[in-house]
Amino acid sequence: MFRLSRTAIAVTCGQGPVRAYSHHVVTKSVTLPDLVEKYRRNEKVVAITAYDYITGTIANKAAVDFVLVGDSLAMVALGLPSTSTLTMDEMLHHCRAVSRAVDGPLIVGDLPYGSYEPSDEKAVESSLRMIREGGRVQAIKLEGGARMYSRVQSIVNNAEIPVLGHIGLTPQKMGHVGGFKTQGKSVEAVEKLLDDALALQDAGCFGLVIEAVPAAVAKFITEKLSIPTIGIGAGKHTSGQILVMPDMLGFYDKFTPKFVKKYSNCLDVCTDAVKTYAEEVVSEQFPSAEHSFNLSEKNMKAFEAYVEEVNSRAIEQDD
Ligand SMILES: Nc1nc(=O)c2c([nH]1)NC[C@@H]1CN(c3ccc(C(=O)N[C@@H](CCC(=O)O)C(=O)O)cc3)CN21
Ligand SMILES: CC(C)C(=O)C(=O)O
Ligand SMILES: [Mg+2]
Repeated sequence: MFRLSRTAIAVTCGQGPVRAYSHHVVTKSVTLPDLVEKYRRNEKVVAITAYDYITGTIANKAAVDFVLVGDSLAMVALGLPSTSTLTMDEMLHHCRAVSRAVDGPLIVGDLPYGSYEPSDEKAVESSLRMIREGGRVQAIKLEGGARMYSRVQSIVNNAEIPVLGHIGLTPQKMGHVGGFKTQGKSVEAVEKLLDDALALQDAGCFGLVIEAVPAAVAKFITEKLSIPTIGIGAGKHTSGQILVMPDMLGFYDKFTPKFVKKYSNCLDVCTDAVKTYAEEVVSEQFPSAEHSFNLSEKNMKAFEAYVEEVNSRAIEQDD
């Protein structure tokens, strides 16, 4: 049986292309009800992260269902060692950049570490900022299980902003307490994951990200829920998948989690392109006439006459 809280549906239906910037030609925007409908039809939900105008453009052209402006941007876009120092202002800056490129997929904004943990009020305030100052962001994501119950309830019911949960490996809490480890390996850990998942669903989450848990465990949890699960390192039985774009494009070279499939080798491809450019500048192959501006025949004649005049004047002065 499928169940989505009445508030979540009301929130969802009120949003949509109206938030798009006026200079965008809004074609067909994905709405939350569209995602829910996909889930009900048993079709996989496709998501990917984006961090700026270029990655946003890629996600938009590929027509994924939703784009997450992930706080992983701290690492893959800013080169920081973890996600835990990313600020709300930085997050909003990136959300606006992605928003300028994305007019199809739904955009979800990741609440950064520290912007929702202290209190329900803080969580509501941060979520509202995401909607007000984050461009076309229409939903937020936060990390944590059952202990986030009242945070999710407040955001969904008081601010009427859809919330995507995130359980399993939660990088904000793990980056600074001993690394990124696979979760849900013992029966006790699975029990806790299921508790967390059910609590988040009950609190009103429209979906859950499940990160770095064994495939069988993610399948089990997905079957116990009536909201879609979006897996990353959680096997193929979740309702959908998400990956960090620079990882799957082969752009990020610091580390590659086991669950990442590299669909391209962009770092090498792009480095080769820049190297070739450098060589062509040195050898004067670039820029050729094709990439230069040329004077018309008439203007060229006048220009040549002018140059001659200037040069002859210079000679007179030398005498
Ligand atoms: N580039 C990038 N991709 C990500 O998916 C990502 C980030 N950054 N930053 C934030 C978090 C951190 N994530 C990570 C990072 C590393 C592993 C990893 O290397 N895991 C080990 C298994 C560790 C264990 O269970 O002992 C692996 O072999 O994949 C997993 C998730 C996912 N998120
Ligand atoms: C990996 C996804 C789920 C995420 O939280 C991020 O990119 O920050
Ligand atoms: Mg994140």
